[in-house]
Amino acid sequence: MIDSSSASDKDKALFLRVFAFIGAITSFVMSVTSYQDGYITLSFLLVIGGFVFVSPFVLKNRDRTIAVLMLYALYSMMCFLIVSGGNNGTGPLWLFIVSPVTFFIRGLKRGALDLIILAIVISVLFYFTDKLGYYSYPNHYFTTRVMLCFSILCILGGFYEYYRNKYSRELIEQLKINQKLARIDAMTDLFNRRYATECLQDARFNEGAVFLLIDVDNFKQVNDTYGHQIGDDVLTFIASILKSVSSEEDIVARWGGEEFLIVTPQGHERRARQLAENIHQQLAQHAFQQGVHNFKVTLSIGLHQRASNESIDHCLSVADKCLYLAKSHGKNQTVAELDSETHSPA
Ligand SMILES: Nc1nc2c(ncn2[C@@H]2O[C@H](COP(=O)(O)OP(=O)(O)OP(=O)(O)O)[C@@H](O)[C@H]2O)c(=O)[nH]1
Repeated sequence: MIDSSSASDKDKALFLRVFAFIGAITSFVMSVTSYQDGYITLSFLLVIGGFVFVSPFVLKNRDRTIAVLMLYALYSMMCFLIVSGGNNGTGPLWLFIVSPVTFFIRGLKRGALDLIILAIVISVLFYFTDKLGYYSYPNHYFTTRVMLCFSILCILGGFYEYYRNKYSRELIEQLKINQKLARIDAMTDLFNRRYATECLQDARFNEGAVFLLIDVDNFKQVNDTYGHQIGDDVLTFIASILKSVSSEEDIVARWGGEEFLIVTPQGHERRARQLAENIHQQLAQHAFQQGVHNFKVTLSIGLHQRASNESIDHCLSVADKCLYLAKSHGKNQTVAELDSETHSPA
């Protein structure tokens, strides 16, 4: 019923209730005035309509069904108002509320179909109501103009709904792109530093989480020798290795220019150490190419396991110290603070 490309279900639920509230009040008030004016059948029908409008406040979690029910109750009331003329022949004027309500509840395509069918039914009713001896409208100008205005309103409503859908879809798409850009590093497709820091607040990364701070060795030399573009390609390739060796639960981020961070959640300590080894191994197996030149790249890793009461900043600073040690011990290795071991790559 509700086109997901238009307003959210929450907005529609609110609209449904506002519409139902107005519908219920109007129906009951009109029922009383119709009764006072001697239109007993109309008054009775309005009471029934009033109860249909009350249903969203009584029945829970049935909004979609109720919305369609209310719409068809509205259509039935419209048909009755056409046939009976309503109060002193003013009934058909209520037709003008039908188009916006239909498009909002049914969306563009279903709404257009519903309105075409309703327009045909109403035209037939206008034509026959006099002949069948029900209400007699003063002249055909009135009924023709009502139908003309109703049709124009439906067409304009359709255009409005079409553009509303179009722009709302574009807006949602843009929002998704912006959300992605705010979280992801465009070059490597890894989490960016800001988003990784946000993710680190999750309880899974408390005591026991392992921080791996990874830095490309002699990267300036890569840039200077092969150019900045090749340097970018190297970073992108390293990012793909980091992603392929880690799991969905890990945070894998570009931490700075040629620096990366992986954090494994608590309970994954052994895997974290293996991860560091795998990264060295995978990179050792790959030769980068530029023209006729082949070259290899290595990494240094500082590894630290978070202890209780240790802040994230402290963990990062310890991992950074380990990374510094790995660099000063000759690069291409992992230094873990916890056991002071130096892990040479395989
Ligand atoms: N191509 C490229 N280079 C980058 C990027 N970000 C940082 N760099 C370069 O990375 C290099 C880092 O150089 P240094 O900090 O001297 O480190 P290093 O040469 O790797 O030396 P060690 O860390 O001691 O192994 C600098 O030349 C930066 O310009 C990037 O996005 N793309």
